Amino acid sequence: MDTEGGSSESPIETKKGKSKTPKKAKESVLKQKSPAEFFAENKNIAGFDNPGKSLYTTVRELVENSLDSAESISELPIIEVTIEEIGKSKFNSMIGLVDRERVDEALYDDFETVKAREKRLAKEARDQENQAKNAALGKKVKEPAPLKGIKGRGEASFFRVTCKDNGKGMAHDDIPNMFGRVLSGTKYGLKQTRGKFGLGAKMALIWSKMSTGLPIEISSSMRGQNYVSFCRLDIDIHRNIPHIHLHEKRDNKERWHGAEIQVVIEGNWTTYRSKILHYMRQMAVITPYAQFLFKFVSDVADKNVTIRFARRTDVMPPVPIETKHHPSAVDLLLIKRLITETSKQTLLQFLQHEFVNIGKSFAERLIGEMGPDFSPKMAVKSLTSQQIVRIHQLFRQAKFDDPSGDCLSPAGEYNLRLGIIKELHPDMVATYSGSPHVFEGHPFIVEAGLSLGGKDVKQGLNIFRFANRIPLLFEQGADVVTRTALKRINWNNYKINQTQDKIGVFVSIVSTKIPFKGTGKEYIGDDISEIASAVKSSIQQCCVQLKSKIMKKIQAREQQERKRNLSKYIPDATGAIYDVLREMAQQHASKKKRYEGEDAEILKQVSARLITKQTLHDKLAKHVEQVDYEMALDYATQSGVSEEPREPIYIQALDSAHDFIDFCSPVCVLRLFQ
Ligand SMILES: Nc1ncnc2c1ncn2[C@@H]1O[C@H](COP(=O)(O)OP(=O)(O)OP(=O)(O)O)[C@@H](O)[C@H]1O
Repeated sequence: MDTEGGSSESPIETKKGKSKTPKKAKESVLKQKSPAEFFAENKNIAGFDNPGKSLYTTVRELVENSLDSAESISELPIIEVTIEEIGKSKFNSMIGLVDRERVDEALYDDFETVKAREKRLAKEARDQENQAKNAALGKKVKEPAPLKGIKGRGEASFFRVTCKDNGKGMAHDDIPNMFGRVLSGTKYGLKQTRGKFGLGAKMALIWSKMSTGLPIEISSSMRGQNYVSFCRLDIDIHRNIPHIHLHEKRDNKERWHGAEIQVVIEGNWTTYRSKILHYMRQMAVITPYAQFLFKFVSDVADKNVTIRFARRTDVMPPVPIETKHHPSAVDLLLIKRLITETSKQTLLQFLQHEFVNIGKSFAERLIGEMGPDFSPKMAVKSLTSQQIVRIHQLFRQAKFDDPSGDCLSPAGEYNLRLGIIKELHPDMVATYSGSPHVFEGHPFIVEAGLSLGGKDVKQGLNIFRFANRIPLLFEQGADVVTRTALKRINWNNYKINQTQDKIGVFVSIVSTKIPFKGTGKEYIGDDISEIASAVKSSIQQCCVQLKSKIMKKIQAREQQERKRNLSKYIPDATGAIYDVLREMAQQHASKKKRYEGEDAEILKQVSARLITKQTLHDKLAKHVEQVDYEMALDYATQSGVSEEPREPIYIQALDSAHDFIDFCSPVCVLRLFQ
């Protein structure tokens, strides 16, 4: 990338390797870098650290764009992701390079001398033998380290990544800039979206340019368009502009709308397979209204993967609404930009219409407070720099109502619960959706889910993090959710054993501005107290719900135990009582001892074998049963059924064309077919 150190700048060397003239300190030369160059050189900050991670990040950037796009037109997303492995020969023929046999073997990084090879194979054989020995002795066997072989760094793997959606598509003329100009996009407004920086798709292209040199291909069509835009382009890194190879309109016979993006990049499926599948699975959890088809295609048939994540609900969260800035969240630059862009004439109109939470009378009070130089009718575009500073100062000091969370679109308790049940099949689950909070003038909502038990869940805390409905898979240790769950929740208080129980913690945060650390959108730091405390209280709310369920379960178990214990003693107890009664009956009959009234009556029945050991056994068993039943009733009326949270259920016909009825509640939807 860097062109520094060209031959013209090298000192002149003599034959002996010494400089003719004393070395002069190299003068520093002023240079500029384009954003594309900057991100190409620092691709790790956008999640393109190495080939494996780059494959993962490419998939995620494309999937997230597809989801944003389908949701923006309220279309239930249908997304197909294909990763096709391209062998070296195929790749070479794609770029028109002739395969060449190695001639000078020792030149290569993966060259091994005969001696080194023998040594390596002997060591691998020894390791395998030890493993087998340990296994035979029943000792714990460590996961065998993959055989290293002699793979050198030259063995790059190439993949064609394709992502197709049924979204909004893009305007024909906008496509080159959307994919070929770093820091361009349609999501810079104040709105909850997965994308934000105008970077992701361009990074995939930059990586493809860096690793394979191949361009990106985009097909796109918008609703009602009779053509499909096709564009093949790459990026001029130094000038940060698209370099178009082909841009044309093609027939759209099927009236398809959406986008299909294709890039060929270097990657590493072996090391990032599980991360990519995890990502897809977690995306399916937080987006159960989407349908995903994921395919990995290889020439080696048993490497192939096809997973369909079926749509589980038609209930889609509402489309997030673009909102205006909150006065407490603007800086001087932003106020100046808003003044330049506003269509409003006066200061009063400007304050009233360009910000949230400033009504007319409040705007008048603010203007009064600004001082004698200000008036409601003054032209906003005539404000001087000092006057703008005054407005900014007042914005920082005045008390404004918090922004409402109406513009946000959280996943919803229903979707979260559905996702958890679908993914983990837990024994118990609780969900909670908090009310909006505010961080630096941006509203945010935290939702949490908590599960106990389930399939494929390890003991201890299993943490699932989502931000603006994106799964976060990296930097777990530094994330606010992990830290809160580990350090700030006293699980014992809720009868949950932090190390023994299989605990699933799900936290989803949505906001108009997620304070990600870095452009890779990998985690949310633990340094924002507003977010940390909202996360803590949401998890605690779930804990409280689970505690009452756990208590009920414990009580039911104890009761069961008590009943079992009592029943266990029935034969002995009845045997002992019966023996005493028989003795007494004999004494009564032989007149050794006289009993009167009711006692005499019972003893008579014992002698006549009308009361037997079995009679006593049956009576006692019935009594234990009765006591258990009464206790259960008592328990149910005191703390049980009547206090269960109740939710109204309503009927919703999705549209008149369907012949089914949905009964919707926040926790379930029942569909009745007629
Ligand atoms: N599948 C798609 N359908 C419709 N528009 C798309 C699609 N993919 C990308 N775009 C458009 O291209 C723009 C640039 O995408 P890009 O991934 O570079 O950035 P972004 O999504 O805006 O932000 P971020 O870098 O945070 O992901 C998007 O803002 C969007 O308008």
